[in-house]
Amino acid sequence: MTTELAAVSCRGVSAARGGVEVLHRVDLDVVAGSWVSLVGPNGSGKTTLLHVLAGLVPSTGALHVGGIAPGRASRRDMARAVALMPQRPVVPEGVTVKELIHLGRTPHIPRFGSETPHDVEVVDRIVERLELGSFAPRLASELSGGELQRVVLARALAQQPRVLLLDEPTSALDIGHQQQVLELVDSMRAESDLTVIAAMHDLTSASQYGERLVLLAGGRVVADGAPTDVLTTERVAAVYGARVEILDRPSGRAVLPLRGASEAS
Ligand SMILES: Nc1ncnc2c1ncn2[C@@H]1O[C@H](COP(=O)(O)OP(=O)(O)OP(=O)(O)O)[C@@H](O)[C@H]1O
Repeated sequence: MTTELAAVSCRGVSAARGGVEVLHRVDLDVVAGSWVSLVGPNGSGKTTLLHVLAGLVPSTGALHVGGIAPGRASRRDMARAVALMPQRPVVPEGVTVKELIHLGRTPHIPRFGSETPHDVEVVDRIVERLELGSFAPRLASELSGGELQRVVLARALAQQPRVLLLDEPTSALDIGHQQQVLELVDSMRAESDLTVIAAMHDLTSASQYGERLVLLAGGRVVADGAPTDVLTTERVAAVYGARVEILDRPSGRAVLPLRGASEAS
């Protein structure tokens, strides 16, 4: 892959949390406009990798995201290139949903400037597409977990980044809102050449939306490729210690957990 086409390029990237190295020499190139699903067991390093890409956790090795080097770029340049939807969003007290989503426009507003009609239009369109209109005046801190997850996604989309990093974007959502959110992100990817890297525990959704899966285990990339290559019953058993049946459907590979030892293999 040529680096001109790579929205994300990692070469030998390592990172530590709490003084301990938890991400070990990760190599990863992601083509602009593609969707990569990051999968792996609890503690395998998915969040750490996303935070490294967002410039929130320092790393060693060579790293470029959305054309800039995290850690060396200004926060403003970084925020115009990359948006992170965190796994555990923290929302300030007293801020309404509408205000929170508008915060996504901050990197686009000139210093000492104010929002333009275009900024307002970007936010209004996202609010409409995520059907958040009725929540707009409510306090963000008073939303349910799933409602807040959609609002935090709306803020990240309002940022209009080149690279969108999603950390378990549907973990609190019902099945209908899971589809709504993933379809919306995928349509925005197709419309605007957005690059999506999404950490996902649901291997079926990860396969349906990601044209490529990157499987992490113990802070290392242990498989990287098309869902049909990465997800096999043997690999899921080895990496997750799970018994599953793999089903191939027109919409992608589906992973069905099996109950009971007798059903295994
Ligand atoms: N702030 C921290 N201090 C110390 N260790 C940390 C910290 N954050 C993460 N870790 C450790 O780093 C490792 C990777 O964690 P990370 O959150 O990246 O995993 P993950 O794949 O996102 O997990 P999960 O699927 O459970 O969200 C884990 O062993 C975790 O305990």
